[in-house]
Amino acid sequence: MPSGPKTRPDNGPTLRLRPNSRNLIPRRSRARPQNPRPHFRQQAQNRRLQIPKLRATKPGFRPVLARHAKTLHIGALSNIRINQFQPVRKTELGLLVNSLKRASDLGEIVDLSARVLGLSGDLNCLMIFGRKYADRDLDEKGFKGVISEVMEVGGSFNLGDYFPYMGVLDLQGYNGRMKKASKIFDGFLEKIIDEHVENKKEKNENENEDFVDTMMGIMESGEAGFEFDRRHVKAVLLDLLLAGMDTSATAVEWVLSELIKHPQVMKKLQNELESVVGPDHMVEEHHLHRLEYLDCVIKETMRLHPVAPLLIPHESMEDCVVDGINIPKKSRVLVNVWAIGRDPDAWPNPETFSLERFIGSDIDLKGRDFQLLPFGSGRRSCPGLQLGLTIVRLLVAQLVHCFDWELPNGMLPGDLDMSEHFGVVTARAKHLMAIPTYRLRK
Ligand code: HEM
Repeated sequence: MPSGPKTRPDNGPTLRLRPNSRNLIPRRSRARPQNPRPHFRQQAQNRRLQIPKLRATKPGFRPVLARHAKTLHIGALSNIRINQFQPVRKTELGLLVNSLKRASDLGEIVDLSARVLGLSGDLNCLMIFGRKYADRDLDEKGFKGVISEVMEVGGSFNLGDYFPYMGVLDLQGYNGRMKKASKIFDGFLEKIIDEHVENKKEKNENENEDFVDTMMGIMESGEAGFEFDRRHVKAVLLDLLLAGMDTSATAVEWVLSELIKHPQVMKKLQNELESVVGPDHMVEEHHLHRLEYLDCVIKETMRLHPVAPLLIPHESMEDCVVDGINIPKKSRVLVNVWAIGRDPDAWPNPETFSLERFIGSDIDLKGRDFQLLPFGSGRRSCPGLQLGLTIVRLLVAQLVHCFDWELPNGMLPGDLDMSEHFGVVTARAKHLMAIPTYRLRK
């Protein structure tokens, strides 16, 4: 059994816990609340990364930004902006394929988890900051090291969240670790904004605007319609950096693991790619909408391995009733997407990896069906869905089309360890190691 967010079947679909005076409602139910449209918002945790001066100078500020953040995120992640970065994705993925081709020639074992995380980190930096950053640019722990630290601390059970008087003592040291990471990111973002201000004069009109340029533009024009200065620019950039980095890479890692574990599914997907793309060509983004079998592979993987198994904690903004249980205003609500994906009432044979359940079905990934919620649902769902899915589809399609994959040391597909490392983002416990063999004719 995975290590994380399970609720036992005998617990019923909705639980209400009352650690200290705070309500905590973990839900594995697909039931909709009974009031017409109760509102939930994402809840700021004690251990959230903060832009230091933002919190210190104006305690009420983060909620104000939170109200507007969605608009800013959607602006930064619009379809036009996503398409604008298509050449960047093509170049970066081309570099990865070339380096895997060399590994294939030498018969080397490749750390696929690390390669995919590296690529997704580079894509994220190029879109947000306009250039790649080396690990050492952030801290001696490295970019991925600090982000992993943030994800780990953010996903841990912190006594201070439930017993506020313990929060002050910070017995587990989580708040201290988060403050340290916040400071590192703040320094890094300050440097990047300075560089953008400096380079702005020389920037060619035809060059792609990165997300820093967009946010700085909003700040300078005053078009935000609410207080939006350098601190707010940093807060939005930090949201995008953290939310986009691990999520796409973790999804790709799980899809590739399931494909390697199920060679007959891998073969069918390669057949689909050969008929849509052809055996001589690399995958291009315009092929993606014709890859229906790939979409089923991604849905089935996200059902079993949701990247954020408890979403982000939500808070009920008014009293409501779910499954006959009263949920008072201001309760922390954890939606257990992991358990919903394995609920036998929602999915026949839920533990079996079976794409057939999605063939001819209209269940999508947008959160319309409370059965499948890998990106959340409603107004606080993931604004990066389109970008995230484009990256996941493209990476998986390219890696499966260009290479056959074998497990090292004669390991059989059925023996691949699928244990999870629980956190806000739940990745594989052990990196996925595999040997590539180049399979295109050119
Ligand atoms: C396969 C990739 C991805 C998955 C599975 C994913 C999943 C999620 C989930 C589950 C949430 C929380 C929703 C909730 O609590 O209801 C979320 C929030 C968010 N995601 Fe994603 N995400 C992905 C990629 C991205 C990317 C690439 C970006 C942007 C670069 C992004 C930006 C965000 C932001 C900014 C939020 C917070 C939204 C808010 O505060 O309202 N995500 N994502």
